[in-house]
Formats: sequence, C-alpha cells, structure tokens
Amino acid sequence: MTKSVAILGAGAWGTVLATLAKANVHEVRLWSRQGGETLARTVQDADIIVSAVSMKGVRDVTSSLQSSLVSPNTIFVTATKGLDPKTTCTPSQIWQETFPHNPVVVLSGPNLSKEIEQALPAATVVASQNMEAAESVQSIFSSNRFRVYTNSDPLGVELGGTLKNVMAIAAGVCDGLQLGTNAKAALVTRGLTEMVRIGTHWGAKMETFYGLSGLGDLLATCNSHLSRNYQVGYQLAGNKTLPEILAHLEGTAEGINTTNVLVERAKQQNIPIPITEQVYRLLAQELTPRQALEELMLRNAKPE
Ligand SMILES: NC(=O)C1=CN([C@@H]2O[C@H](COP(=O)(O)OP(=O)(O)OC[C@H]3O[C@@H](n4cnc5c(N)ncnc54)[C@H](O)[C@@H]3O)[C@@H](O)[C@H]2O)C=CC1
Ligand SMILES: O=C(CO)COP(=O)(O)O
Repeated sequence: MTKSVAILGAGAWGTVLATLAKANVHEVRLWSRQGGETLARTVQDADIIVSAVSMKGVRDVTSSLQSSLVSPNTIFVTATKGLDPKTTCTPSQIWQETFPHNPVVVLSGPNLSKEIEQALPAATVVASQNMEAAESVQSIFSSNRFRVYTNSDPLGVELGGTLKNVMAIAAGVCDGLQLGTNAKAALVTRGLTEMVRIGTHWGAKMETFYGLSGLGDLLATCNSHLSRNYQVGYQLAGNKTLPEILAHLEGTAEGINTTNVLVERAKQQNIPIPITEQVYRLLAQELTPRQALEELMLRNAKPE
C-alpha cells in the first residue's frame, strides 16, 4: 500500500532514504531548512516522518514540529547517529520525549550513503519497542538492493551506529599511520568491546552489538575511505589539523561530538573507555597520533 513519507534533512542520508522509499512507489516529501516548504506542510498527513538531520539539528527540528498537527498514528523514524551534547540523550529518546504517544523507530546499519546511491546492495536494521511500527518501516524501505531487518532493542541499535563513529576515527588514524592489519584487527576488536561496555551500562542488549547495527556498521565505517569519521582520523594521521580537515569534509562527522559527549558521561559513570579517551585527546590536540598509539599500547597489562 502506498504510504505518505516525510523525510526531514536533505543531506547525504536523507536524500538516499528518499530515493529508496520513492523506488517502492511511496509518496515522498523531502524537507530541508534551505528549501521553500514549511515543516508543518511537509509533515501534514504523513504516515511516517523520517528524521535524517545531523545531531546538532535534532532539538531544533523536534521543537519546531511540536506545534504541528501530527496524528498519534504517525510513526517517527530516526536515522541520526549521535548524542545530544546537553543531555547525552540519543536522538530516539529526544523524539520519544517530544512525541510520547507516537511510535518511534530507529533505522541504523552499515549504510555508507555513497554506495547505496550507486545502487550497490546493503542491509539495515529498524528497531522499536513497537514491532508493528518497525515492520511497517521495514516494508517501506525493503527492496532487492536494500534488505531491512527488524529488531526490538532500539537503544542497542542506535548506540551501535553512534559509538562506532568514534572507533572509525581511531581506525582512520591506524590506517593513516600505516600500522598494519594486526593493529587494525586489534583496534576494531577492542573497539567493539568498548562499545559493548558502554552500551550495556546504559541499558542496551549485548547481542545487539554483534549484529548489523553494531559490528556490521563498525566494519563498514572502519574500512572505508567513504566514511567521514574515518577520513577525520586518516587525515589527522597525515598531520592536518581538525579545522583544515573539516573545511573540506563533505557532510557531518558525528564522531567528533559523540567523543566529547561520551568522555563526559563515561567519566561521571566510571566506565573505562581507553580508545575513546585517546581519540578525545587527539581531537583536542593534547597529543599526536603516535603518542595516542603509545598510550594505548602501554596501558596496564590486563586479562582480555
Ligand atoms: N551519510 C551517510 O552515509 C549516513 C549518515 N547517517 C547519519 O545521518 C545523519 C545525517 O548525515 P548526513 O546526511 O550524511 O549529513 P549531512 O551533513 O549531509 O546532512 C545533515 C542534514 O541535517 C540538516 N540540519 C543540520 N542542522 C539542522 C537544523 N538545525 N535544522 C534543520 N536541519 C538541520 C542539514 O541541513 C542537512 O540537511 C548523521 O547523524 C549521520 O551520522 C546515517 C547513515 C548513513
Ligand atoms: O554511518 C555511516 C555508515 O553506516 C556513515 O559513516 P560516516 O558518517 O563516517 O560517513
């Protein structure tokens, strides 16, 4: 059945999600803050509202939408991978808090938009406490080139996509310094352990991190020059400064904000996050990529 889909954020990811829904013959309206259409008109009578704005825009968009007429049957889908700097909330928590009576679905997976744009095959996950809503979103986006799985751990799915961005910065550094395949395998594996430690502390299920939205996205992002987060790390290892890198980066590298938020919250909660800490110090120009590596290698010996 044809559905009415409003997509908020016409950046790289919002545009690709619009193409996928259109290809399944849904009626799609794509909203950007630079465009002529109002937010209220874009979401009018929408069956689903997909947010693909970057983290810094989520609060603005939810507040603007609050005054619009949204039916309690409308499903919200969030595709943002980040953490709110003020509250450390995830995007889906912000959407749910703003629209407590609507179902909220998280969409996240190994989805480098440039590859999907080229019609290369990919898979993703739609997660919600409301399985009917997740299945509805699954059918809107599923096709022979985009395989969509449902999941009932929205927090775990969302945190997988968010936390791997920090590891992708570290992986970019690792490749930029040409540290080799063994080092990269060690980094990504220990990175996943760090993601699981944080995620389970915050209430996500451990097994979710071993699926597409965790390990899957970690592998995609840590191994691709198409990833903006990976690019940040790679270019830092090439002795560029963060402002120089960001001046030429296409789109958003969410891992930078996520690292800052994570370091604050983990400190308060006493969660050990050694890799994130080194990424933080590197981004803050407190040490060089080589020094960050040294710090990680020379930590106290411990069991795996
Ligand atoms: N590009 C990709 O491959 C993927 C990106 N994502 C996630 O999707 C989100 C968006 O990523 P991209 O589209 O790549 O970024 P982008 O930088 O290309 O687009 C961001 C969009 O957010 C909008 N935005 C920012 N602040 C706003 C505000 N205050 N009010 C209204 N709109 C605002 C921008 O206008 C733009 O349309 C990020 O959280 C990213 O991690 C998720 C999966 C894949
Ligand atoms: O989330 C992504 C792939 O799943 C996109 O990664 P970047 O934001 O690092 O480009």
